[in-house]
Amino acid sequence: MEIIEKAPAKINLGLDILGKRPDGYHDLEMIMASVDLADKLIINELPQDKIIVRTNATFLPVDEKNNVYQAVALVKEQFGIKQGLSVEIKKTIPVAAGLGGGSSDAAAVLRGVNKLWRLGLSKQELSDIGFNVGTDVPYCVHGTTAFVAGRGEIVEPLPPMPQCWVVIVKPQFSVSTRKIFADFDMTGIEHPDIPGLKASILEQDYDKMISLMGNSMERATMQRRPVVREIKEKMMKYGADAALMSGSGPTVFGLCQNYSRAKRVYNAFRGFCKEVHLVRTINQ
Ligand SMILES: C[C@@](CO)(OP(=O)(O)O)[C@H](O)COP(=O)(O)OP(=O)(O)OC[C@H]1O[C@@H](n2ccc(N)nc2=O)[C@H](O)[C@@H]1O
Ligand SMILES: Nc1ncnc2c1ncn2[C@@H]1O[C@H](COP(=O)(O)OP(=O)(O)O)[C@@H](O)[C@H]1O
Repeated sequence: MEIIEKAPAKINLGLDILGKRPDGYHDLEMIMASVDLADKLIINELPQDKIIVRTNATFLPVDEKNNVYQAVALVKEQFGIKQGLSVEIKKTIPVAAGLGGGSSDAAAVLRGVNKLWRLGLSKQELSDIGFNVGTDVPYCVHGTTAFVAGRGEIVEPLPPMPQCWVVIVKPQFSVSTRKIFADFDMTGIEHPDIPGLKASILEQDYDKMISLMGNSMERATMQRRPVVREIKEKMMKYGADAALMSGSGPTVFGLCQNYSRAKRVYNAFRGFCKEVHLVRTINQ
């Protein structure tokens, strides 16, 4: 049986860093939402006991370093599964971009093997397995819009964020989340109002939502890469309702309720940056 799973990208409408923990990780509070920019996973069972990962993104690892490989290996080990698996990842989400592509791929393969091997695992059980692969996997297992806390293991689903167009611009370079966190200076950082942002989504109040969007990591990435600020400013100049860096960056997303404005922002970046997308939010 062949299983096809979609793995959507996420954006961080809000990201607050509460502090560094004794284990070296940071306690976070985030509001995350999925957008209709997705990788596609084609999953097939293999008779031999091995995991084969293939992808059109030839620069990505396809061994134990791939998030999909890791997720499958964990399930096989935990449930003593002897069948193998082949997974083809058709990559569309920009890599190391702050869009959670690797985590979403891992969540998608977990959903896939749950069906294929009839494991009957709940979302919580899939999240618990996925958390060993990456911080954002539990969120990606739940998808849509959610409040996420702790290191990423606490996921509280929210109603879908108010629908809008999303312009996604990824500059040519990538940033390492690990490096940004390693040098992170907590002094004087901006703390977005995450409870307020959460309330705006519960109330479906778009104007309130965009006024409260914020990302504690933005300043650190902008200091290293000023072009991130330039993209954000240009998005606003071309008519985005709001613009923010996603995750640890360097991708910037702009929100627009009006399609012609979104198209104007999109056109302003096409040709200027290589990876530019105009997509919708996911509302289910
Ligand atoms: C911070 C976010 C926000 O969405 O950044 P993006 O990756 O999306 O940019 C994510 O939670 C990242 O998720 P992910 O990229 O899966 O992180 P992981 O592989 O688990 O961790 C990468 C590194 O970031 C640091 N890290 C990550 C999460 C966390 N709560 N505290 C940390 O200090 C750790 O040094 C870790 O080694
Ligand atoms: N399936 C995958 N898709 C993308 N990146 C992957 C995958 N598996 C492992 N990686 C590694 O994870 C790193 C972070 O990738 P990604 O998840 O795209 O970052 P981000 O969460 O910042 O958007 C990359 O440098 C890449 O080498």
